[in-house]
Amino acid sequence: MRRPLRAAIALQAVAALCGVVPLVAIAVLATRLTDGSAPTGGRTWPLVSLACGSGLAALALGYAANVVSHLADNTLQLSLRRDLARHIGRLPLAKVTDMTSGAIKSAVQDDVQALHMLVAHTLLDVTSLLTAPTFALIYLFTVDWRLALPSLAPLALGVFLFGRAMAGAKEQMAEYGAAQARITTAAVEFATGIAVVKTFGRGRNAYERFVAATEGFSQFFTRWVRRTLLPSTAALLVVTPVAVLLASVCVGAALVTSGAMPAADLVAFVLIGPLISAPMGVVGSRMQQLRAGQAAARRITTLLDTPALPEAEHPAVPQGSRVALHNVSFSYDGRVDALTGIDLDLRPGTVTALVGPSGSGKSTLAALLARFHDVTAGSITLGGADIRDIPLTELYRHIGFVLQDVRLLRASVADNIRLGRPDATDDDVRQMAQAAQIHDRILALPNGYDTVLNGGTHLSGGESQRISIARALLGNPQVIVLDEATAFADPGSEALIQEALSTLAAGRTLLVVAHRLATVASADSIVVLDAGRIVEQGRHEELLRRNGRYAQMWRAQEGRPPDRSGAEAATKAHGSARDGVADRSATPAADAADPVAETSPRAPAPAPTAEEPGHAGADEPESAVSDRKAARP
Ligand SMILES: Nc1ncnc2c1ncn2[C@@H]1O[C@H](COP(=O)(O)OP(=O)(O)OP(=O)(O)O)[C@@H](O)[C@H]1O
Repeated sequence: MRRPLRAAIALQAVAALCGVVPLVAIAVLATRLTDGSAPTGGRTWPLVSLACGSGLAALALGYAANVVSHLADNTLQLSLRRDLARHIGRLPLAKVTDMTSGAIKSAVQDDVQALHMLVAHTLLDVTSLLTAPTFALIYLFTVDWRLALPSLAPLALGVFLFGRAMAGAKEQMAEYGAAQARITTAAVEFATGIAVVKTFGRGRNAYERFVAATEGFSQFFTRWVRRTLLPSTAALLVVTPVAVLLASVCVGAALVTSGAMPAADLVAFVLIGPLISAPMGVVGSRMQQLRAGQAAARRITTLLDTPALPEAEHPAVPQGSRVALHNVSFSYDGRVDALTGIDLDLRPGTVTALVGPSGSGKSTLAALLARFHDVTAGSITLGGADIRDIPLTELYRHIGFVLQDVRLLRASVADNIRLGRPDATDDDVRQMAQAAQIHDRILALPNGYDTVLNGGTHLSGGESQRISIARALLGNPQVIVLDEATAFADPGSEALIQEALSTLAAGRTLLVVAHRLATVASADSIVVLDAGRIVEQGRHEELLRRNGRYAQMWRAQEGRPPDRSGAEAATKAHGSARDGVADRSATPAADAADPVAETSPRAPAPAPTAEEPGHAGADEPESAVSDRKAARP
């Protein structure tokens, strides 16, 4: 990377020199033609040839420098984007989800693009801007130093004025960035919160904040421009070719008329003099590009330096699908524990429900299984192996996630489902879409399975969730972490989701993050969390008999309208399967639910039909919480 860049810079420097040579040749020719001696072809044509040859060489070398710098830039962009993508892929998921998609896009696209400007263009421009004037100045000094010095005067004055204009630029630039950020924040607040602020009649309020931010920026910018306009304009004016020519001609005329200098020498100053100060005109924008390139490089380095999830030196292979948490503690900030001393055993083929008040640590516990974070103390094992020792691809082959806020990629429907198993055939994809109750909807899309999502075509929340279920089915993980689905607006869609979840849950180990108790009353184990600790654990009836925390929560939710959430369907699917063990021939799902058999046949379990007595019951006590959850990955 460095070697091609050095080569490009060297080529550009020679090209810049060659660009000045024709002017020098013309100046020498002018001297020869006017020095009184008889003009001969031998004294003329070699100079003309030199001018033409070096002019052509300047073009060719400049072109070659551009090709080399662009190739170097291409290699840099490719390797940077690869490194960034690989690194982002190895970051803890929580870190990635903390970063906005805008920040990732900015690093991978905008910052790499800013480096393109720097590597492919700015470095060559700066090389030309330094080389050509230096060569021109050296030549003019060889012609006549007494006129070369005044030719430098406009440049010196320009630098002085430019320095005045740039005084305090660092602080001003910081203020400029802060003012821009205020506008962005107000604009984002206005755009993203528009539904909420409008609902509460505060649309005007948010709009006013945006207007205030733009007005603040406008006032700051006007002050800044007023202060810098005069010196920066003067700096640009004094280095214009006309100003430089005037200086050279005035002093040159005096030297010529006084007989101190031959008139022919003036030609060199008239032709080459303006080159000395010309770079001043673009120095501001090139400095800006250099700064932007440096800032982009810093941001990229910071991202690449963000610690990735440690990879095991000796990768472990899980033996089975039993998940166990051993004395697990976790803290987000290193001070307060979000989870403390959690011991939990998820036996194959069982349903474990996590319940508890808001903030008790349910989602945090589920996130630890996905290695969104690593435990602070204790360990989590899958099939006897610490999940930190299991390569991530292997881990996600065993543990699947169905979360509320489904992210679909801008790719075809088939490819979105195929994320579950990249080598799946088209038939596999279709089968899983059928099992996830989304096949018919996909066929109704403009290009069926080839329809690109998130371009012109968008799916509803319920449809997206069924795609994610098809994806999970395709991956065929033995363990599923399910974040209880919130109610979907369309009851038809909700029924289909329940059916899809039933299929997904059958025979697998399930960890359900439940916000509604009624949805998980039939779970094999209900784990009650409070303030990050397990305070109770057992089956529904057992916990009710114990008359403790769970019974208290249950009573608080009794008498509410029946609930039909995804978690209910999933736990019921397990329930029906488990109950069907006595009559194993009754349903394929009954076979699948055998806790001893760890394999997971994909035959659909019967969808829940009627509400069980124990299930009738709960409304969403934490609707605000559900809203927040929906915003999470
Ligand atoms: N990203 C985070 N950074 C810092 N603290 C967090 C973060 N996420 C959660 N917490 C804190 O960790 C604790 C457990 O939160 P968690 O979301 O796991 O609870 P929960 O039981 O899932 O709550 P809810 O039912 O409201 O979703 C809370 O005190 C919460 O404030």
